[in-house]
Amino acid sequence: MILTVTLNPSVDRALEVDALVRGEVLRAVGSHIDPGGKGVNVSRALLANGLKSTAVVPAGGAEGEQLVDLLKGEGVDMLAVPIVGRTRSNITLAEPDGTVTKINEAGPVLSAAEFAEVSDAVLTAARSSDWVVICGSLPPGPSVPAFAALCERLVAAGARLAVDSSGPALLAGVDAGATLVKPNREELAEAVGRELSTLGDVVEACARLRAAGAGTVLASLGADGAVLVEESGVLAGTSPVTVPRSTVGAGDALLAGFLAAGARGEAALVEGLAWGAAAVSLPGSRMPGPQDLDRTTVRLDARPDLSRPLGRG
Ligand SMILES: Nc1ncnc2c1ncn2[C@@H]1O[C@H](COP(=O)(O)OP(=O)(O)O)[C@@H](O)[C@H]1O
Ligand SMILES: O=P(O)(O)OC[C@H]1O[C@](O)(COP(=O)(O)O)[C@@H](O)[C@@H]1O
Repeated sequence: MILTVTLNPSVDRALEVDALVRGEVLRAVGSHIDPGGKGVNVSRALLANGLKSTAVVPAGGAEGEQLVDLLKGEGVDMLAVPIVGRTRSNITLAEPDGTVTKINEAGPVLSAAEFAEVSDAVLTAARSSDWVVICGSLPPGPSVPAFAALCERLVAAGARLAVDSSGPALLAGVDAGATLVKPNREELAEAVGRELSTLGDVVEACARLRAAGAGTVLASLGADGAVLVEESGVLAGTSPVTVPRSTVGAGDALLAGFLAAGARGEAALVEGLAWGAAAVSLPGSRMPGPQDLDRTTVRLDARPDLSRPLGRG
C-alpha cells in the first residue's frame, strides 16, 4: 500500500476560457473542482487504476471540509488531520491550446503541535506501507526543519521514502536519503543552482542529487518527457500528446504510474510516462484511468543523446 502525504493540500478549481485577457470579465466555457495537492493527486491516480493508497492531509475550515468531502466522493482512503487554519484553494485558468495559468494560495500555517500530529500519523501509517510519498509545497511558516526531521525519522525507521517537492524541502528529502525524488525541470535547476538546457545537463544534475543522498532521481521535463537516473544507469523517455488540455497533475500522474510499476527500470518509466501523458490530455487535474492510457506512444532511449536541447523552459 502506498501512503501519500500532502502537507499543503488544496481544493483545485479549474476554469476553461477561450482566451485569457487581463482586465476583462471572461466567461468560463468549462469548470472543474477537484481535491488537490500533489500527494492527493498521486492517491487519486493510483485509485483510478485500482491500486490501494491512503492520503494523509491536514484539513481545516470550510475548504478543508470540502476537500474531505471531495476525497470521500472519489472513494479516496484518507487520514484527515484537523487544523485551525483554512485549507487553500488553487486556481487554474486553462486555454484551448493547453496553456495553463495557475494561482496557488500559500495555504495555512501549521502550528508545531499540528505538524507533530501529522508527523505522528505518517510515522504510524508508514509501518504498514510499502512507500511513503510526500509531495507538494510545505505549509508557510517554519516547516522545513520539521519536514527534514520527518524525512529522517521515516528513513531511520526503514520506510521507502519518495519526495516530490521543491527548494529546501526537496533538498531535505535528498539529504535524508530518500529512496526516490521526482523534481520537475524547474525544481531540479533550482536544486543544483544552474540552468538546464540539454538532456546532459539534466543527467548531470540528477547525478548530483544522487551523490548528495537520493537513491533514484526521476526528473520530469514537461513535453520533453522524463529522465530516470538510478543505480543501474540512465534512461530517457518521451510521451507525445497531440492535444494537451491541462498539465495540472501531470507530474503526480507520472510519479503514481512509476510507483505502480515498481519504481525502477524501463517498465516503470514507460508506465509513468503513459500516465503523465494521459493526465495532460484530461481537463483540470483529472487523473487518468486504464481507459485513458496509451503505452504505445511512449518512446524510451537507454543511450539518450545528451546534447539534445530541451524545449523552452
Ligand atoms: N505538453 C506535454 N506533452 C506531453 N507530455 C507532457 C506534457 N506536459 C507534461 N507531460 C508529461 O507529464 C510529465 C510531468 O510533466 P511536468 O510538467 O514535467 O511535471 P510537473 O507537473 O511536476 O511540473 C512529463 O514527464 C511528461 O511525461
Ligand atoms: O501539476 P503538478 O505539479 O503535478 O501538481 C498539481 C498539484 O499541485 C498543486 O498545484 C499544488 O502545488 P504546490 O503544492 O507546489 O503549491 C495543486 O494545486 C495541484 O493539485
